[in-house]
Amino acid sequence: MFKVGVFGADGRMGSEVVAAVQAADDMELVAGVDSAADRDAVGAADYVVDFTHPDAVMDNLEWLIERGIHAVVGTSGFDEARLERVRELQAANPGAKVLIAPNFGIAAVLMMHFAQKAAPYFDSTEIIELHHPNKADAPSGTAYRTAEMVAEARREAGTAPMPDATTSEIDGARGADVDGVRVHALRVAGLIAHQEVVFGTSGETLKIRHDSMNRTSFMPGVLLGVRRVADLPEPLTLGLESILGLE
Ligand SMILES: NC(=O)C1=CN([C@@H]2O[C@H](COP(=O)(O)OP(=O)(O)OC[C@H]3O[C@@H](n4cnc5c(N)ncnc54)[C@H](OP(=O)(O)O)[C@@H]3O)[C@@H](O)[C@H]2O)C=CC1
Ligand SMILES: O=C(O)C1=N[C@H](C(=O)O)C[C@H](O)C1
Repeated sequence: MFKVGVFGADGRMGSEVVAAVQAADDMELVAGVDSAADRDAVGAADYVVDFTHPDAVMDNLEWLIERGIHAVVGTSGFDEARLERVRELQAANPGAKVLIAPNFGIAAVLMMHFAQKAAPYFDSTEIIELHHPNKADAPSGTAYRTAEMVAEARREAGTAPMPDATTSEIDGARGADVDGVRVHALRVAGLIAHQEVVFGTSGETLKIRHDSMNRTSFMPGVLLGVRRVADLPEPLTLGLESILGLE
């Protein structure tokens, strides 16, 4: 039995995780907590799933790593500096494996993978992410990671810089620059989580679009993460790609 705790249990994602863990034959819910003050309630868990807030997740991870509890993290806000800090914490307290996935939707992971594969073949790549207006951060963790993957693929292929003759703009009109890739964040009532990666070259464009219709769609990826995290080869794994055999 996988003994699982949930951080952020009353939230939009955490409440789905609680229901998914309770419905899984091979899992037992130890506790769901919604505040750092209540973390001791998951002390008997071997695994904790974190869907909290970018401002809370690093402290949560430190707490879990110190206790040797494997962490499956969906919370956004991870840049290289944060990932490095997690590696340092794990080096000081070996035992707990950490899986941080910017997106647990299997189709979203494929969208990111296909974007990485397509990137070297196009002059231009821009990312449009669209989310519900209650989202705390912008751009989304998915868009941030996709931009990094696109930029890495372009660098490896020696692709020329993207054409852009803009010399005059209203602040923000060209979106955020993430590793040289423009990312545009829309917050629109009625939406859940969506992303379009737009590629262009001479006379041709390609758009790769992913849509999350509900939050249950993330749960197969989350449960897969719990089942696999302890056996991952590295202390820290970023994304579901290696688990899905996409690398
Ligand atoms: N990787 C993925 O596939 C996905 C990732 N996400 C990410 O997950 C995160 C959460 O999203 P969402 O569920 O919509 O957000 P919500 O605001 O709905 O939920 C977050 C919950 O975490 C609670 N919380 C805050 N701090 C702590 C803490 N230290 N310990 C335990 N609980 C805490 C909050 O309580 P309170 O409100 O009282 O502060 C809240 O109930 C975001 O970063 C989002 O981007 C979302 C969807 C998919
Ligand atoms: O806050 C959300 O809703 C989502 N957050 C994640 C992100 O920041 O990429 C994943 C998905 O986009 C939904």
